[in-house]
Amino acid sequence: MSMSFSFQVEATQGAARAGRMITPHGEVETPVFMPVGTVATVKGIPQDLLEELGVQILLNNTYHLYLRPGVEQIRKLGGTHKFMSWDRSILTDSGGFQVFSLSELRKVTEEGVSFRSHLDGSSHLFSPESAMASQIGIGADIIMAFDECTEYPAERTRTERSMELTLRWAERSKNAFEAHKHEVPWFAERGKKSQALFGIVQGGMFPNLRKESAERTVEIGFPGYALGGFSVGEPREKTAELVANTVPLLPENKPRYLMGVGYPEEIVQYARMGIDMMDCVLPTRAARHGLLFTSEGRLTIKNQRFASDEGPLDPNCSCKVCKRYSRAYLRHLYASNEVLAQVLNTTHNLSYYLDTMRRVRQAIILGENSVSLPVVRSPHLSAT
Ligand SMILES: Nc1nc2cc3nc(NCCc4ccc(CCO)cc4)[nH]c3cc2c(=O)[nH]1
Repeated sequence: MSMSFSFQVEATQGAARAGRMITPHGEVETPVFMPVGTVATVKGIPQDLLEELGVQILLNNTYHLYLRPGVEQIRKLGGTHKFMSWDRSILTDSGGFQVFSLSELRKVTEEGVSFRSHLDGSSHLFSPESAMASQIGIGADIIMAFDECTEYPAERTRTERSMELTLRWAERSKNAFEAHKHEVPWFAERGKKSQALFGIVQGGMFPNLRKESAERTVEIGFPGYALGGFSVGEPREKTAELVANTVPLLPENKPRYLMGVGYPEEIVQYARMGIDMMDCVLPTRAARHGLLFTSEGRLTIKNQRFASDEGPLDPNCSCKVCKRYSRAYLRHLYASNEVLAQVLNTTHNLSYYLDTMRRVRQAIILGENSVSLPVVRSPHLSAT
């Protein structure tokens, strides 16, 4: 079987790295921000526009696709790339986190997590084995081990038990993946290449549990490592401190993926700490609620002060929204609850995030120290 997945570091600056992942569906330049396309769509913008924005990898969610349209349906249609007509890279999360953030009546046992669908109340069980079977059937290029995202706050004993469960599930995930990885729908047509399974580090807010989880996850051995259990309501300073201490424990020749992060200033901060991949619903969800990120900070477009503002959303942005429409028009669309508001706002926010990451990558390669960005201290006050 030829090389399924590779990662090279191309330049470093301090802890930061500029790199390149190669998956069965193409190359991904890192550091990378991955738009969330939960049910095989990045809400509000079509695939050709995502390509125009330069998206090289996006997320799908196993939890959602398992419930609708179902893994079997997607597998029969050749996998999620064919299904959503996306010929670049895709990553799927393994479902455990979504069960806890979306479904009712969850019960965790050694076997896995039983839950009821948030769509129709039907009962289901997710286990490491079923999560691998689902992610193989869906067919993303990078898939995640089935883990337990330890809730916040959690006592040390609870966090340790949760970490141990995740480590046992990581072993089971890897064993199930190795046994079935050739069953991915596009195995033959992509040169007998298979998916890459990433491990997930837990350990909550305890530095020594984070260290133990990182070391034991690396001992199991994966082509890439995610930091889970963050962006779960903990103080952002706590996240930064624990990420800074955990990253050096991960192999420098493999990608590091910080799940569920974050604000524009955060993705710059974490890229500087040596994180290579990030994802968050923030830019797309915030767009749908009229919260827009610009080079001058964030703004809520429905604010009265934009009613007759003929200027662009962001004078320093080269996206097609900022090149064509006025703030007055964008405010009008949002106030009128027009569907075009969702499309234009999402296009801009994603463009801003992707452009920010491109600038960080350039700064690492060119050796510049500055990536000029708004360092917004108290986001809630500045949302005008
Ligand atoms: N498998 C796995 N997946 C995860 C996904 C996560 N996503 C997050 N945080 C996202 C939090 C988040 C949710 C919504 C918004 C929009 C504004 O409200 C922003 C951030 N933390 C996460 C932790 C894990 C984890 O341990 N394991």
